[in-house]
Amino acid sequence: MTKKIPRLIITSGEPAGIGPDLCLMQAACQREAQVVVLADPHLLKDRARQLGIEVRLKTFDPSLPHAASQPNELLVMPCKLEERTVPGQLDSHNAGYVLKMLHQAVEGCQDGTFDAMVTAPVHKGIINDAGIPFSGHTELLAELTETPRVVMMLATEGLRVALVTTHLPLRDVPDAITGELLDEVITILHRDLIDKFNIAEPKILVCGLNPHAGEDGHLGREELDIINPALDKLRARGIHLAGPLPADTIFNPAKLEQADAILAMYHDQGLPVLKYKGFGEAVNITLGLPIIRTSVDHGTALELAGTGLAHSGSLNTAINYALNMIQSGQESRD
Ligand SMILES: NC(=O)c1ccc[n+]([C@@H]2O[C@H](COP(=O)([O-])OP(=O)(O)OC[C@H]3O[C@@H](n4cnc5c(N)ncnc54)[C@H](O)[C@@H]3O)[C@@H](O)[C@H]2O)c1
Ligand SMILES: N[C@H](C(=O)O)[C@H](O)COP(=O)(O)O
Repeated sequence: MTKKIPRLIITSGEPAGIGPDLCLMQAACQREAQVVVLADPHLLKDRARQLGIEVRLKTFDPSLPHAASQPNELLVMPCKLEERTVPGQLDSHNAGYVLKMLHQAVEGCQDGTFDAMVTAPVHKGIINDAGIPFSGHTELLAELTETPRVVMMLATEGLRVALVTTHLPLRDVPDAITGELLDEVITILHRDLIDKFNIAEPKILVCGLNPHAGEDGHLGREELDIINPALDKLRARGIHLAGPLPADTIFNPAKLEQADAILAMYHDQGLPVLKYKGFGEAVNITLGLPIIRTSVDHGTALELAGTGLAHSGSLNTAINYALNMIQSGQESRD
């Protein structure tokens, strides 16, 4: 049987940021995949002119068979902006547009139009300024797909970092870390490392929350009271876990050699290390979702929008990961 060409939807993200620029750069990439960009075509035309990119924009027709994207052509699924955009200038009137694209991409993945969604960056602040509570794609996609728990994991060459808590004020982190949460997060991480990354027996290193993993209770008790008991229960189910280990030394090369993933307790415990190692080439993956979603490792970089200075390395990685995950899914179904 001939294999179906995978079809991806890229949401172009915050219109004043670099998302539209990065999407336009995809027209120059040749892949055995059909890449569709969700955006306002007028925004793409304006941005292409500003960047001096020669590209034919073609309206995506979902009824046509999957076919690899053509050179210098971009398939566009149109979504109308509320207000015309100036690169670098946020406008809260366009917050609804940014969210509409995410809703449409999720629907397209759920109804089988697309095999995966890849997201360009959004600006969390301007969406909140528009009066819409929003903490990130990860949380919104969980809500839209009615998934009670998902896990944010970023990956680069030689390092995967997953998070127990995501976009939470630091003050709220310790109270959020419960045995139940650890159980759910580690179960998803373990399962997806097997299913989506073909790792037969994943080994996960878990960070402590406190300095020196609490120093036997002298620098905080979360390790003794919450993390250790949760890890023991998971070990009893056969999951390979080490920790809780001091977060300041867990990222040593010798430790990383023993690990398929590091689990950090909060956003800025794990992501600075990952981004130091691979910023611009790394990927953000939402584990535990019923659809495939990958994303860039960077934000909207407003100051670079329309300048031609934005790099598309992370978007390329996000697309490649999504394609690999589609393939893993197909192989496990065959
Ligand atoms: N995936 C996402 O949607 C996502 C991810 C991270 C941050 N954000 C949001 O983006 C906004 C801005 O965040 P920030 O300023 O902390 O981070 P940022 O990633 O936008 O910028 C950090 C630095 O990296 C540079 N940079 C970022 N992407 C680049 C690229 N592709 N090529 C070259 N240089 C690049 C920027 O110019 C800046 O110097 C915030 O609202 C944040 O919440 C969104
Ligand atoms: N935590 C991510 C990062 O620092 O790269 C970023 O904020 C994007 O998260 P979402 O994919 O949930 O929007």
